[in-house]
Amino acid sequence: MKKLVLIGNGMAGIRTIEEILKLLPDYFDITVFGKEPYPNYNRIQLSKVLQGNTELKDITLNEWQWYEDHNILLYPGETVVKIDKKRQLVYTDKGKEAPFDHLIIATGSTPFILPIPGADKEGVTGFRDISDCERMIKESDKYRHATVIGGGILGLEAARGLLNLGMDVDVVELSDYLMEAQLDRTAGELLQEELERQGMQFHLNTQTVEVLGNERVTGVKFKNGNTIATDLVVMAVGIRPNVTLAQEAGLVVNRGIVVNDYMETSSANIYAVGECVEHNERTYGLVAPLYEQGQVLAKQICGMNHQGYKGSIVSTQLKVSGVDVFSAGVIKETPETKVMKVFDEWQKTYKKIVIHNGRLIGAVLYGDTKEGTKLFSYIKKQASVEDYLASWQNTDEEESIVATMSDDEIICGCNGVSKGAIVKAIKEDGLTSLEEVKNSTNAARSCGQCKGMVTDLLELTLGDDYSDNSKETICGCTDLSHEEVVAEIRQKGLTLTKEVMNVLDWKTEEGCSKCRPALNYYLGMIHPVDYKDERESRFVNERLHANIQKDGTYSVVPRMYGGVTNAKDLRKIADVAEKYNVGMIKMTGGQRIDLLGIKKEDLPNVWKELGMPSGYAYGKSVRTVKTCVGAQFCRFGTQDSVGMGIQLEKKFEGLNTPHKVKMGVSACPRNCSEGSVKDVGVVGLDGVWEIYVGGNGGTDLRQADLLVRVKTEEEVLSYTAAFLQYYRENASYLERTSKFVERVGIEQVQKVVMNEALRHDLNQRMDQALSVYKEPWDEAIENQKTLKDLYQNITMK
Ligand SMILES: Cc1cc2nc3c(=O)[nH]c(=O)nc-3n(C[C@H](O)[C@H](O)[C@H](O)COP(=O)(O)OP(=O)(O)OC[C@H]3O[C@@H](n4cnc5c(N)ncnc54)[C@H](O)[C@@H]3O)c2cc1C
Ligand SMILES: NC(=O)c1ccc[n+]([C@@H]2O[C@H](COP(=O)([O-])OP(=O)(O)OC[C@H]3O[C@@H](n4cnc5c(N)ncnc54)[C@H](O)[C@@H]3O)[C@@H](O)[C@H]2O)c1
Ligand code: SF4
Ligand code: FES
Repeated sequence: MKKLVLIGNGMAGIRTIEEILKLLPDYFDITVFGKEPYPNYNRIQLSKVLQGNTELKDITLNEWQWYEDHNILLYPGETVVKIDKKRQLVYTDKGKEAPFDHLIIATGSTPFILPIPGADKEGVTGFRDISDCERMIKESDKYRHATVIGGGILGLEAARGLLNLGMDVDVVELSDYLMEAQLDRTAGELLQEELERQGMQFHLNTQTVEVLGNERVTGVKFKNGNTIATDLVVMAVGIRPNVTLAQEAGLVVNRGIVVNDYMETSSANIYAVGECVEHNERTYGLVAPLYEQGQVLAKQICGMNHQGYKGSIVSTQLKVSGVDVFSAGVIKETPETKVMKVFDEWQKTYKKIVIHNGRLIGAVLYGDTKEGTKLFSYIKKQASVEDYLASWQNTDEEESIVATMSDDEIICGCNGVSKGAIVKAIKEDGLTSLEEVKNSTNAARSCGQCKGMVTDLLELTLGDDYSDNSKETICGCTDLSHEEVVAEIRQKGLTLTKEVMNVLDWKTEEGCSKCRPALNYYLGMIHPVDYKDERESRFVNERLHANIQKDGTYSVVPRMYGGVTNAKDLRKIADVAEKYNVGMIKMTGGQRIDLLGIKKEDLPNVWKELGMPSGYAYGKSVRTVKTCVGAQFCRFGTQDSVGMGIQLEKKFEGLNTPHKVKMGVSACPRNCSEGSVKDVGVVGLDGVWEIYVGGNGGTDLRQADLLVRVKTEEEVLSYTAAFLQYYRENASYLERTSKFVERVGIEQVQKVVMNEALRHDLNQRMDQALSVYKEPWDEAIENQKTLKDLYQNITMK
């Protein structure tokens, strides 16, 4: 068997081995040396790992077992230190010698560390591998302030991750706008505006000249003499191909290891692939071109016919939630180019297509990147403007973009998988799920941005046979899901539960205890002002405005905004408790006082004598806002958490929501009001508020996701309103925010609420919903019919 040795157990090297195994499964005796002590993992997803919610196991591309199954001898955590090209041997740092017939060098790149004084101090790091992520995650526990040097794609993904880890983040960029290599000024400025809103601080046109501190970094100094204090410095100023080994072995090396179209280096039987390579004077830093190289190299080593590697046109997308940016091909304008531009300043969407000699050569998209994949295909084949424009004719707005694509258009940019290849695999191999398409075609196996399109293709190809297994009908009375019912109500303008049941062919005449409350909620949400709540459709607790207890009595929880009370209210509570023989007075988890054991017929009089609003402890609505004592009394407090909590509770009091909503506001990261397990958790830091959403401390324990960092109390109210309204409009009835955020993804939620126009509209609809609020206890007391029907015809004292 021929001995094949791979140096570098990373993305390009292992993809090449996978391609070789497809062509000649048992032909080579394969040995892999990897400096990192892990199996091959998806480096692209490190940006997610840095955010703290993804682990190595989630991003592993080839499990240990894969190496065993393919008889690959893997040496993890072992570095090759020397290549002897004459004797065809490699040597490792652990004293091993391995002979080869074919050698592949796939050593990737290393982050460029600026050669400035202090760059070797503790607390200065690159962002390249798992250990970098682990270091940053650990440091974020201890330190508050990070500075990222480099406002390119890596720097911004690092900055977003560090924000998510709760750090304050400054980004220093040499150029005068962000992602200068991939964007033009307009897109760069839109991006900056959005990221500032997310909490990043930018220093553009700024050169760092020194890292300050003794052993550990304490600050950075700029060329203009300014300094900023910082605890952590992340260098993201580009990468350098890892060429030392090749250089020392006497191979021809420029910026990268020089290869020809066959991926051959200057020495026979030694090949190179990936970021360490220079081909036609170009190096690459994205996986798509590296995988193209890997395919060519596999064919070359297996002795198959091929066209050779001709270089790649690349596209990039920033993986920062709440931001959609796409760039492909040539984006700089010159006297020879023409551009098509559409800039919607209100929606903050921007599209620029660069044209040369009537052909598409590049594009930038901001705000709406749905067209990215299609544009990239057109740019790759340098399609004419006429062809591009024609592709839009006969396109139904509602139709998925994949339907309009031709078979040779690329769906998965990272892995170079075309629409035709995916459709063929679905049809010929009987694939029915995203997972199966991933395994069979490699599509969606890297950055994951094409998942939506692959799913659309499955749907398009399989038609009625496609089931995403996620359709759950409201109940047995209908075959429609929650989502479909809401869409039908909106589309057909339905206004009453009876009407919904008739028009949508309900199988039962009266509906059931599952669908009636759901329809009542949806109709109220869609027509907040005109809809008359159907009390009889509500659950018993909501009908009676009190929680029924085990023994048939009720509990009464009066509203105490922010958990704050006073002597007068406490006195009233004590009087009522004595007068009505309250069985137990208990503090609730939400910092309220619960009067337990009240008879149904006493409820209206208890409410009247309390003279306090309902605490909604029974409702599918905003319940309590728990607060910590905050800056006024606590020595750690940085913000007025009590005031903020009271404002939130007053604003959203009585709001109907798909399920109960609990909130918490704390004035420092110690988070005494436990915002990390609340539906909405607000944490005050110095000059900043962080808003977390989707937490749950109950049966479905879930840690809340950071939605956004903002500066003012008004912004906290506005972003919270936007989130809650988005939840109200898009969650299924009885779906808690934890499930909702999990289902739609925090990135999607961020995308919506961070869009200024959408946030504005959501706030308007929220205001409308809140405008019809009536205090339910007062309403019940004043309504003789309610008193008669629900509270056993009592007389008010
Ligand atoms: C945070 C982050 C996000 C990214 N996001 C994207 C993205 O969204 N889209 C995209 O296309 N690309 C992205 N990239 C770039 C992409 O990950 C790289 O282009 C790709 O991983 C390069 O593959 P490679 O095999 O050439 O190098 P690597 O994946 O770096 O693999 C090289 C391996 O060789 C090992 N090695 C080096 N020297 C030796 C030696 N002497 N002996 C043994 N082993 C050695 C290294 O330790 C490493 O494990 C991202 C990169 C990072 C860091
Ligand atoms: N989503 C993605 O596709 C993705 C994500 C992360 C990383 N990557 C890849 O990782 C590699 C590294 O990314 P990167 O962003 O470091 O490289 P880059 O070269 O794209 O960007 C480096 C940035 O640093 C700036 N810079 C350079 N010197 C500076 C200095 N002294 N001070 C301040 N700023 C300075 C540059 O102007 C540029 O904006 C790239 O190949 C990139 O394609 C891709
Ligand atoms: S969260 Fe912080 S500010 Fe609030 S009470 Fe706890 S320690 Fe004090
Ligand atoms: S486009 Fe990145 S995985 Fe498909």
